[in-house]
Amino acid sequence: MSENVLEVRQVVKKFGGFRALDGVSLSIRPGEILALVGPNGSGKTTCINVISGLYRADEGEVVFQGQRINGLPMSALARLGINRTFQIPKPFKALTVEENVDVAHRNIRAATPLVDDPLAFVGLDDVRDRMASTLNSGQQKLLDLARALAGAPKLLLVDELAAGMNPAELTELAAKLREVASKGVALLVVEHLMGFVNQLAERVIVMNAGKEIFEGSLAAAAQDATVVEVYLGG
Ligand SMILES: Nc1ncnc2c1ncn2[C@@H]1O[C@H](COP(=O)(O)OP(=O)(O)OP(=O)(O)O)[C@@H](O)[C@H]1O
Repeated sequence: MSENVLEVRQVVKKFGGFRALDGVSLSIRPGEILALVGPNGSGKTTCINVISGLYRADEGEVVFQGQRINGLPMSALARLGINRTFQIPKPFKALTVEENVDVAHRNIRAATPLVDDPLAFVGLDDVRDRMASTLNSGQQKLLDLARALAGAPKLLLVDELAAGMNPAELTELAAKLREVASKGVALLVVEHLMGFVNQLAERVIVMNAGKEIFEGSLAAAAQDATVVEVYLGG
């Protein structure tokens, strides 16, 4: 059996006649942080949406811990151990911050906690009794992360968490995500901020127009002629 926690094999996702994902393959090992980068519209979020069960792949396979998971709903995937954050978080605004995390936790009763207190872990201890509607956008992203961690994922999909955070907050966040990975969780991180990616991932996949155009270190990506052309030409 493969040691990869996730294998995406030749996945195609179409919207009408448009191939948002055009034969994407990737794999992640337990404890690894893989970053998915690329210009706007290259298919990064669609990739997370397919893996997390929000969209169904038109072709190809998604295999999690050796099991084909194509077509399973997000709730079933969350129970198996796949949790995600959203580019635009949508907390339950009429609930408190703590209640938002409790809801996430209740949905996965059997899970052994990954962290004792997800809110304290992400730095939202002080606002746990506030209504979620009062959080600023950065805090809403951290709440989204806390909710995902409350599900005790084995695979955590992180969609543009860093936008709007200052450099000190980013360094702290990168350390937290590395700590999550050190517990054996595989992380797939979609991110535009290269300084943040640099603090996180040993391996990056660069996407363009629904295809992978590079896989390797971020430093090597920055030296790759095709990658440079896609970024500068786009
Ligand atoms: N639900 C949808 N219906 C139609 N087209 C979609 C849908 N979701 C995504 N697309 C299209 O698929 C392509 C890839 O979008 P996607 O959001 O995956 O890109 P991305 O790399 O995450 O971009 P960004 O960095 O701007 O978030 C885009 O052209 C987008 O317009």
